[in-house]
Amino acid sequence: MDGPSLAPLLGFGCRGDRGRLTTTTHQNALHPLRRRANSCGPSDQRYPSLFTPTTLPPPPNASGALLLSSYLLVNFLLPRMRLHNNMDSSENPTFRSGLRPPQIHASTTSSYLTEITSSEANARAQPTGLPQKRTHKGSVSHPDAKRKTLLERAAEPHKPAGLPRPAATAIKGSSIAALHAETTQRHAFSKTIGPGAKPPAVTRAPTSMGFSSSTIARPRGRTTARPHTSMATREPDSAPSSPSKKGWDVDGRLSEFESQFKVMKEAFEGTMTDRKALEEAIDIAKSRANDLEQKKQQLEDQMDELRHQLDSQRDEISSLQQDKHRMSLEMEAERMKHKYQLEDKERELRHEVEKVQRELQSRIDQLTREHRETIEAIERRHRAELADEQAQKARELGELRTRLGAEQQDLSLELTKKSREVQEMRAQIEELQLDLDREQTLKKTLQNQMTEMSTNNMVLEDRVRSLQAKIEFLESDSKQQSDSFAAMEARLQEALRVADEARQKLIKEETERRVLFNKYQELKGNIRVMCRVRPILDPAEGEGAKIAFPDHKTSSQIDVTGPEEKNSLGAVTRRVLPFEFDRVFDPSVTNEEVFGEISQLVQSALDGYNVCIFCYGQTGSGKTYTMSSPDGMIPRATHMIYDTITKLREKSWSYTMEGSFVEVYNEELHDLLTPPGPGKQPRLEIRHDDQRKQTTIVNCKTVALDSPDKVEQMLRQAQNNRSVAATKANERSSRSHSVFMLRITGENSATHERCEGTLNLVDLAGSERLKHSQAEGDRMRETQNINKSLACLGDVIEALGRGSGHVPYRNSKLTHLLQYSLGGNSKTLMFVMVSPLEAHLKETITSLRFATKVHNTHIGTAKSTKKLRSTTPESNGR
Ligand SMILES: Nc1ncnc2c1ncn2[C@@H]1O[C@H](COP(=O)(O)OP(=O)(O)OP(=O)(O)O)[C@@H](O)[C@H]1O
Repeated sequence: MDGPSLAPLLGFGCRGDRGRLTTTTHQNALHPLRRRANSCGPSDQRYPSLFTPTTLPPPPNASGALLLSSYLLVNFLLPRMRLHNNMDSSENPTFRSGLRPPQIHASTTSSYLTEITSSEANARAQPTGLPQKRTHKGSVSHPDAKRKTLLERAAEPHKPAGLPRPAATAIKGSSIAALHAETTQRHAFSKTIGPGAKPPAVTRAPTSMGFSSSTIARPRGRTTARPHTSMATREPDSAPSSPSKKGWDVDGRLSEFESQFKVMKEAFEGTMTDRKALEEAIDIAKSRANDLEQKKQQLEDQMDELRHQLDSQRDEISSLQQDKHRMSLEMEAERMKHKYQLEDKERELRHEVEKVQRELQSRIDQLTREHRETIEAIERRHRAELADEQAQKARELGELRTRLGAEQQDLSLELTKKSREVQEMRAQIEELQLDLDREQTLKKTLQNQMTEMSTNNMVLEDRVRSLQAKIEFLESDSKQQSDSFAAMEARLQEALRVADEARQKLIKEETERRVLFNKYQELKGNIRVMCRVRPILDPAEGEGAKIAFPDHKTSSQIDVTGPEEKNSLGAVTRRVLPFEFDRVFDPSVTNEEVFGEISQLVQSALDGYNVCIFCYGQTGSGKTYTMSSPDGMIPRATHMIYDTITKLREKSWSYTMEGSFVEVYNEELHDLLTPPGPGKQPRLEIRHDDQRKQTTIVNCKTVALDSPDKVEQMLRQAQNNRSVAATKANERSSRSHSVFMLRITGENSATHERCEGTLNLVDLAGSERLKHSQAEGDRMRETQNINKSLACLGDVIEALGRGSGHVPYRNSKLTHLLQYSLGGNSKTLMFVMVSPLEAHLKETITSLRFATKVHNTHIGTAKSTKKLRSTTPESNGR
């Protein structure tokens, strides 16, 4: 037997399957024997088992010989020696040799086996962390319960070597598997080699062989020197066939046996030494096995604990899952309950909301009714108050007018009388002068005659006396005449003084009239809005809108029936929208009547105020007709100005007028009095004079208007230039704002008063909204600019009405240009032009709303730019 047979017991092998070595890290520390065992080469596979049968062919090396020798010594020689020494040979074949077989305690074996088991278990065991393998029946398998560890199996009593080993021990490979065959072969060995028939060593513990074989495994170096036994030389089949021949040479064989015994003894001693070493190794292995056992126990405890924890956690998980399931069921039930409750609540709330809505609606209706009634009552009251006030004002105005008229009449009568008197006196003076001249001529003639007569003194002495008497007479008559002339002169001077006083009074009264007139204008409001509805020119234009003029007395209201509306009940209704302005002109009103209403504003311009009259409304509503038609506001205003200027000359006022005509197109200023030439037109720039509150346009042509013809000429020129600038004149007029600016400067030679006023007559572009016009491209840009400038105009008026510190004049060219005609120092009149057509109803309502907004604006008190020179008539010595 060699080392390889022990190696498996120690937990490591040196068989061909080296991969199964498990304790390679400390195997060399265990024992030299183990090192030897480990160092054995593949050739050792020839000795596959601890129980290699002796009947096998003898080993080719010394170890095999030693094994054979010890076997012989144990089984044959020692029993005989015991016999020889009258020793009782036991029936037990195990102790037949007299040597105590090495005791391999169950614990020792088990410790080795434990190591094996551990190593195998390491290879096979499932990690504790993994779920336990379940049987096909679903129950958790408990390997401890079903399978015994090698340690346990090792601790069991040894089975007879001849019995077949369980399949699990086949891990030892051929060494254990060959055990059965070994037994049979050993019979054959004892029969062939033993001295006689010996009982087969069936019951002999195989471990004794294993340990004894380790001694054989030691390299003694003597194996080669060992004498050949008879066994080595014996022919294989000679022993059974010729026992008598060997039996005769007893001495030889004895000596041979003795020598062999010696050798065996030495071998035995060596074996004993090895045994001690092995025992030590076993002790170490035992302690290690104990340690490992403890560790295993600990691990098992831990595993039990972990398993217990796992079980408890599993239980917990399952209970939690049950809880979860239960809770989810409860939640579902709760959710459903809530859902139903929510639905109930929703239903309730909906009912409640509907109820509240109904209540609110009825309350709103009631309030609306009440409100409407209140508004109507207030309106009625206000209207009555307004009518009273208007009547009172009209009365006052009438009185004022009457008084003024009477005064003016008195004054003019007196003036006429005085003038007549003056003229009479002048005529008398002229007559007297003529008389005086005649008399003087006569006197001269007489004096000449006297001279002639004195020359003829001598001759005509008698005649001289008579002539002297005559002269005396004539001289007394001349004195009388001179007295009469002086009296007449005094009377003339008196008449002139009275006339002058009357003129002074008249001038003073003219100034007072202006003040009173301005006050009257202020009472009317500095921004006035008038509405004009043009007539339907042709039935082909379309259906007329429902427009009514209910207030015949004051002509200040217009009722427009709005578009169709559907109320909440689905009924189609049309609301009547009332609008109120300073004056409303129905379609029958002519330009002359319209001008009658605005002539006072023109007068204000003459009195030194800035006046702005502009027409607002959609395209085709009659703006141009009202402003620039031959009998429109511009020609009428200029004619009126000329007439007034002429009249005012009597009152020492002399006026100059100059006009310019510009167009604001796409936020750019164009001069309508300069024909558009081929080159680049000079850029027009707006300049404001803050002191004089006047606006001038740099590079803009200004025409001196010294006759009515000039105005008409200017209007024609502007119209022509506008036509040239646009492809279609009407289109251009619709898309641009035209501004006629008339600057009036007056000076009173008597009072040295000076006034500067401006009359701006503006024809605004069409106010239709972009969304309605559906314009595109250039047209869209034009419409955007128009809308922007109109919106800016509205903003400016609103800011002025609010009394805001900042008025956004500069937001558009138009408002920038009209800055001093819209602000505090101005009187503004807006005509909102209305188309009578149903098709234009929406735009009409929009325009009227815008105009209402302007109408509700109050612009600050206007101030005349009247200036007084430092020299007054009194200081002039008059
Ligand atoms: N009160 C009126 N009486 C008679 N005809 C009128 C009256 N108002 C306007 N018209 C006529 O209606 C037509 C359109 O008027 P007008 O050209 O003045 O409108 P508009 O508002 O100036 O249009 P646009 O913005 O295009 O210049 C013209 O033929 C004009 O003669």
